[in-house]
Amino acid sequence: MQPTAIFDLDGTLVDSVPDIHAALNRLMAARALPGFSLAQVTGFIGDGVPTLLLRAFAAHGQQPDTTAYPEFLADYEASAAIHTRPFEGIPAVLDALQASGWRLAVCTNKPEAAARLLLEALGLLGRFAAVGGGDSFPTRKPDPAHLLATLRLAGGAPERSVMIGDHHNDMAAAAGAGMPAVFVAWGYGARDAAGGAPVAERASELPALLASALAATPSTSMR
Ligand SMILES: O=C(O)COP(=O)(O)O
Ligand SMILES: [Mg+2]
Repeated sequence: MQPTAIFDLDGTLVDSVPDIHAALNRLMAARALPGFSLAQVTGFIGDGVPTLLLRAFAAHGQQPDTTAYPEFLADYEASAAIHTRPFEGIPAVLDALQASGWRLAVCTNKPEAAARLLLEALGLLGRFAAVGGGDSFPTRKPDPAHLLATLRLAGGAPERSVMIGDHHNDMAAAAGAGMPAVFVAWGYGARDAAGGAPVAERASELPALLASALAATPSTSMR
């Protein structure tokens, strides 16, 4: 069976924090609340938009009001690709992986519609057999069910798949799903979030790291 590479989106494939930062600060400004620095917003990312908003409002001693989520999402969907770009080397690596037989999928905690809009705007959407967003299934990363449901949509199997991510949620979801993972050093997560996973310093290292992660899975090495 064709192997599947499942990528996290924010901080792994794309540097999306500038547009998230801008949309969040517009939401704050509309409520006469102070904005945040890029570093603060980077620290809020990783658990999906509802948690991003909880963290942002909590920083001001408040809770999100009822319109905060739809307002943020509408604004972000309209402006997700203004500054956001793939990390250096990512499009070439996706080409290389597909050329060597990998099926590609995205498993992100970003809401699915926003993820699709962003990937489409960057010319990347067509490469992915499935996009599992933070609101696509009943649960999201770190729940392995998010990863497994995305994989099922992509037509892949856990014993022939590798998760690539920048956050401890990505590593935890992969471990729970019984899948190998590769941690990327250029994203938003702290480096110790890698746990025992191999670490890619640059995108160009991914094809070799994915091949060795796959070769180390029990079903492959038993062949
Ligand atoms: O939306 C988020 O909080 C993070 O999204 P990610 O899962 O693509 O990193
Ligand atoms: Mg991420």
